[in-house]
Amino acid sequence: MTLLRVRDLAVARGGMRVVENVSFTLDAGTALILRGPNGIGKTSLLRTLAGLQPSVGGMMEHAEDAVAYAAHADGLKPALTAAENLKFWSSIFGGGAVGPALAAMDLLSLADRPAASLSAGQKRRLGLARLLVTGRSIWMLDEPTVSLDAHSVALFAKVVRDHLVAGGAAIMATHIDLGLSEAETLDLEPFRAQPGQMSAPAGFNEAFA
Ligand SMILES: Nc1ncnc2c1ncn2[C@@H]1O[C@H](COP(=O)(O)OP(=O)(O)OP(=O)(O)O)[C@@H](O)[C@H]1O
Repeated sequence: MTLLRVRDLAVARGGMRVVENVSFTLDAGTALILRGPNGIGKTSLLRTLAGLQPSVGGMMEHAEDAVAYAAHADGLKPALTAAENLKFWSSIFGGGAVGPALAAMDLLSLADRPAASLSAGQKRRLGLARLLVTGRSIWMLDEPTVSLDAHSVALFAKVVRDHLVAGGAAIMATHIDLGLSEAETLDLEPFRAQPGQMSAPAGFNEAFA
């Protein structure tokens, strides 16, 4: 079953086209890794796919409320504990279990610690554990392993693999090898937009995206 269909998509940032003519499908049980040099447009493509900014050409289709997006920022509430952060996200997204999410990212011993007191890698693990309480089928991940040590990268790869086995899908920008041999790769270099192409909507304000 196809969860995400993208055809001839054009993406802009700061009023300039960055990539165009991007086409792919993402089926249940599959992962796609976005590659390309710094600045090619991986983040901009993910933001567009996640609905945080409008596309400037082409089309994309997925079921309503199917997407969970994890950006560079962990998006944690610093005064809440790790468990409370997940409870909060679970209540927003519809009730995924908190205990298994903590366990999956090796956070049980940190469950009652305020997020503010966690290390960068621990915060990252908590940010990624949020995915597990969303119940969303398509995970869109921007550099998910930043700050993670090798053990945590392996934990996260298992979380992604379990999500795929359960019928989910993932699209992620990453410069490191997650060891997901089943993942396909999409190199954005061939889709680099011709330089200097302004894009509409010119007035789109990223401050609210
Ligand atoms: N807020 C912004 N305003 C204007 N231009 C931006 C903004 N953010 C990014 N850009 C530009 O848009 C282009 C695409 O950036 P993007 O962050 O999508 O690339 P990337 O492939 O994710 O890069 P990296 O691998 O460095 O994370 C770059 O040329 C970048 O300089």
